[in-house]
Parts: sequence; C-alpha cells; structure tokens
Amino acid sequence: MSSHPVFTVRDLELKLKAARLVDPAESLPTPPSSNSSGSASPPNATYEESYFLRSFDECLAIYEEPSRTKGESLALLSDEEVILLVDRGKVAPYALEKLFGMGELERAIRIRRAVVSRASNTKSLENSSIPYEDYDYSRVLGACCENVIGYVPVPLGIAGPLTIDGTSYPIPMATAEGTLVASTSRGCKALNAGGGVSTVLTSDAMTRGPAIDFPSAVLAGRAKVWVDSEEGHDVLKEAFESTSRFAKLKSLKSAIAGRTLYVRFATSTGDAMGMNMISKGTEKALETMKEHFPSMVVLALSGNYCTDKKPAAINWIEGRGKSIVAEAVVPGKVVTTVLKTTVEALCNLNIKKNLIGSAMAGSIGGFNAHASNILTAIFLATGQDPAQNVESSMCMTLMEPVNDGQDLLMTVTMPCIEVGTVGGGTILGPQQGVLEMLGIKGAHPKTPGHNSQTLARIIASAVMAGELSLLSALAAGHLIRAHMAHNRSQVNTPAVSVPVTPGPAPRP
Ligand SMILES: CC(C)(COP(=O)([O-])OP(=O)([O-])OC[C@H]1O[C@@H](n2cnc3c(N)ncnc32)[C@H](O)[C@@H]1OP(=O)([O-])[O-])[C@@H](O)C(=O)NCCC(=O)NCCSC(=O)C[C@@](C)(O)CC(=O)[O-]
Ligand SMILES: NC(=O)C1=CN([C@@H]2O[C@H](COP(=O)(O)OP(=O)(O)OC[C@H]3O[C@@H](n4cnc5c(N)ncnc54)[C@H](OP(=O)(O)O)[C@@H]3O)[C@@H](O)[C@H]2O)C=CC1
Repeated sequence: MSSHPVFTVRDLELKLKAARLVDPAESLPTPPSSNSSGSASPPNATYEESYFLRSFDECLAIYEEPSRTKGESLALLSDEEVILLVDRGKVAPYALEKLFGMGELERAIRIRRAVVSRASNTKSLENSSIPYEDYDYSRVLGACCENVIGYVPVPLGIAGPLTIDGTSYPIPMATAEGTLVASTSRGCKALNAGGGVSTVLTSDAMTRGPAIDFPSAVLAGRAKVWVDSEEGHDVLKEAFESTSRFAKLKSLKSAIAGRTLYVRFATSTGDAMGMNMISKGTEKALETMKEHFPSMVVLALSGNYCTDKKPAAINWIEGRGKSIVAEAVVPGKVVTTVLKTTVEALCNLNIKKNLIGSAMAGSIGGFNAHASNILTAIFLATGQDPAQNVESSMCMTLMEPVNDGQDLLMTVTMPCIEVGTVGGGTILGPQQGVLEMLGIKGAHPKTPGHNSQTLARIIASAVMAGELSLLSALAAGHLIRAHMAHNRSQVNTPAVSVPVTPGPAPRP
C-alpha cells in the first residue's frame, strides 16, 4: 500500500482538475481495476489509489534509476506521471519516442498530444479529429518528422491512365482541390486518343551551391580559376564521390561576387532526389579544397547558388534535378469532342496567356497554366519534398497547329523536376504503396536513377494532361462551371475554432 495521504474522491477530483489532468467539465470516470501502464495500482486498490499519482520525486527516482534503461523506467510510470516529468522539464517532449524505444512509439505520441493540449488552451487533442493511431511511426523517427502528434490524411485520387512512352500509368494525385483529378483525367483521355505522350530526359543533376569567402577578390579569383581547371575539377570530384556509392559529380559552375566565391556542384544522385547526398559530398569536397586554399572560409554549405526551394533564374536556365520535355499530338476531332474547343482557340490562348501574359507579369519559368497543381499532387502522393514544388513546377507549355491546322502539337518543357524513389518521404508506407503501383518503388535493380527518372517522366506527362484540360476549359469558358460542380463543398462551414492562448503556468 502506498504511504501517501489518502484523499477523498472529491479532493482527488479537484486536485486532478487543478492540475488539468481531467477536463474541468467532467466528473471522475469509473476507476479501472489496474492501470494500463502497469503502474501504481495494486489489485485491491481503492478508488483513490487507482487514480493516485506518485509524487514528482518518486516519479523522478523511478525515471533516473541507473540500473534500468530510460525506456524500462518510463514503462513503470503511468501516462500522467510521464506528463508530470515533461511538465517539470525532466523529459524533453520531443525526445519521447527516443526514450520510450521502438515498441512504444504510439504511446509516446499519445503523451505528447496530452502535453500539447494542456500547454495551450486549445480543444483537447485527446478527442481531436487529428488521427494518430495505426501509423508506422518507426519509419518517421529519425527520418521524416520530429515532435509528431499524428498525421494529416489527404485524399488520394487517380487520374488517367495515361500512355507514356508506350506504357500505361495510373496518375496518383493527393489533393484537396476538387476538379483537379477530373481535369487531369480528361487531359489523359485526349492525349491517349492521339497515341499518348513521348518524353525526353535532357539532363539529370541535382545541385548545391556553397558560399565561400576569401580575404580578397584576388584570392577568390585564384580559387575560381582552380575550380574551373581540369586539376581542380578532378580533385573536387574525387573527394565528392568518396562520400556516396551513387552521387557522381557531373559539372561545376562558379561565380564571384566581391570576395565571395559560389560553386554550383551538379551531380547525378541515382534514384534519390539527392539533397542530403549532394550536401554530404559538397562538404567533403570543400574540406579538400581548403587544403589548397587555407585562407578560404566556407560561409555556408548552401549559398543559394543551388537554388533549393526558392524561385531562381539559374534553375530555369541551367536545370536542376531531372530536365524533361514531353510531347504529344492531339487529333483535332478529339479537341472538339473531348475538350469542347478548337485547335485554333487553344493555340491562341496558349500564346496570349501562358507566353505573353506570363511575360507581362515578369515570370521566371511560369509559362504554364497550373503545372504546380499536378506536380504537387503527385509529389504528395509519392513522398517527395513538397517545398521543392517551387522550382520543380517551372514549366513552359507550347502549342502549335499541325497537319494543316487540323491537329494540335503540344509540348511541356520542365527543367527542374526534383524527385526520388528512395530516401526522404518515399520510405513511408502509403507513399511507397503509390510508388509500387507505378512500378518504381525504391532503387532500380540494374540502373540507378531509372526509377526516379521514370517518375519525372510521369510527372511531366501528367502536367501536360492538366495543362491541356484547363486551357480547354478556359478557352470554352467552362472553368467556373466545373469548380461549382466539383470544388464547392455542401457540408456546413465549421464553427470558428477557439483561438490558441497561453496555457496555464507549469504545475508547482
Ligand atoms: C537540428 C538542430 C535544431 C539541432 O540544433 P542543436 O543546437 O544541436 O540542438 P540542441 O540539442 O542544443 O537543442 C536546441 C533546441 O532545438 C530544438 N530541438 C533540438 N532537437 C530537437 C528534436 N529532435 N525535436 C524537436 N526539437 C528539437 C529544441 O527546441 C531544443 O531546445 P530544448 O527544447 O531542448 O530546450 C539544428 O542543427 C538545426 O536547426 N539545423 C538546421 C536544419 C534545417 O533547418 N533543415 C531544414 C531543411 S534544409 C532544406 O530543406 C533547405 C536548404 C538547406 O537546401 C535551403 C538552402 O538552400 O538554404
Ligand atoms: N540536407 C539538405 O540540405 C536538404 C535535405 N532535404 C531532405 O533530404 C532528404 C532526401 O535526401 P536524399 O539525399 O535524396 O536521400 P537520403 O538522405 O535518404 O540518401 C539516400 C540514401 O539511399 C542510398 N541509396 C540506396 N540505393 C540508392 C540508389 N539506387 N540511388 C540513390 N541512393 C541510393 C544512398 O546511398 P549512399 O549512402 O551510398 O549515397 C543514401 O544512403 C529529404 O528528406 C529532403 O526533404 C531537402 C533539401 C535540402
């Protein structure tokens, strides 16, 4: 039996409410016969004892017992007792998974949800519509996200299939924008009617561009000459490639601003999108370069000369990741029957909107209608880094009449599709399932890079389908009609949520 003073039920209820361990509006529920964590409740425990929290000092002593691992100690504490340790700063809330160990990941997340709920006056996450159960967190830990409280499901639709380079692919799209899948499907139908899409891969090179300071512009200039020389290239290449089985240095591009040198390392990265890989290789190459230029100072591994996750002309001009051109001919009859417009109207609109309109707006790489819509939906479905949609969506859509104006020749040129089929979010189960559906899960068994290149080809082709359908809807004046049908919910708008306010002061 515990030696703690025994409270009355009412005392205990007040104590727990004061400590925000139960909802102030609720009464104590019926006590369980034993605690689910196996702690604190002997078989013949009274009502009060079942709910009795050990004191902070007792919990700490259990937690810090040196003969046990932290995971073993935490298993002896109830959820509320762990929360007590978190509240008192003895356990970092973001470290719960690591401390609990692989077998208890869901418990760690359940406890974090309670901590987050109580630290802010938000509606309790414990009864929230944000799901957290039945998810494989072992793939998330140390790879995909920190401080996890659950996951946010996004609807996954299928457009197509679309015939790409002679193979028929379903087009997976994770999106909350109604009409997108319908529109892309219509585009696929029209493209298939003309025999499908052909693609060309013109380049495959991820880039990283560090910023390197020198004491003077003269010394920076000397280093630039060395980097641009055969000798410098060979030294940097050897160092770079020592860090990976798959990363191969393809080119170096250097530029100077004052006494700062920028070097853009361009690398093939096998089936990985490659940003971790190329950053690791670049760091090693710079270490070696410093042996030749001791006065250089690496200001940052990324000097924005890469350019990652930001709009930049260098990406549009030089390419980044996979550079793809996709091409198709759509018969005029299909333009009329499936797309409800004409070849002439489409070509005219494409020039006035995608080319002249974007030029008037001062666009860089935005010579398209909605490439980012299709690309981002496929990125989310296949576990890509969604922030890279910025440059990956750069696209020029071109249309011209062929066969005496009867048919439509269409191309999309996308120089920066940054995708992988290994690494990053591609290791998550559902995203892997989508890659598997496409036949490109993981590393290609014979030709590293083949799977990720196929994904880039699929994306460019699907973008073409989306471009074709939206431009047709705009030309025919059907845009808003479609969105009223597919993109305006009939479900009542939810009530205004309670604003987040600072939570109560930590418990004494
Ligand atoms: C990783 C840190 C924070 C470590 O940084 P650190 O200083 O070693 O961490 P620490 O152990 O001293 O902890 C300091 C605080 O960090 C937080 N913290 C620490 N660990 C965790 C954790 N596991 N989960 C949640 N929070 C954590 C936490 O707030 C903690 O305070 P505490 O609560 O302990 O008093 C640091 O090295 C960092 O911020 N690195 C930068 C990484 C980053 O921002 N990556 C973004 C992706 S890169 C990219 O996508 C774009 C790029 C790079 O290409 C763009 C470009 O071109 O520039
Ligand atoms: N660090 C940064 O600055 C940035 C990081 N990111 C993040 O980087 C992550 C992706 O990094 P990335 O480098 O793509 O992936 P990973 O860091 O997961 O690296 C890929 C790993 O897979 C191995 N591998 C096995 N088979 C293959 C194959 N066929 N082709 C390629 N690699 C293979 C590589 O081997 P080996 O060890 O031999 O190379 C490497 O260990 C994402 O989470 C992204 O969000 C995004 C932007 C910037």
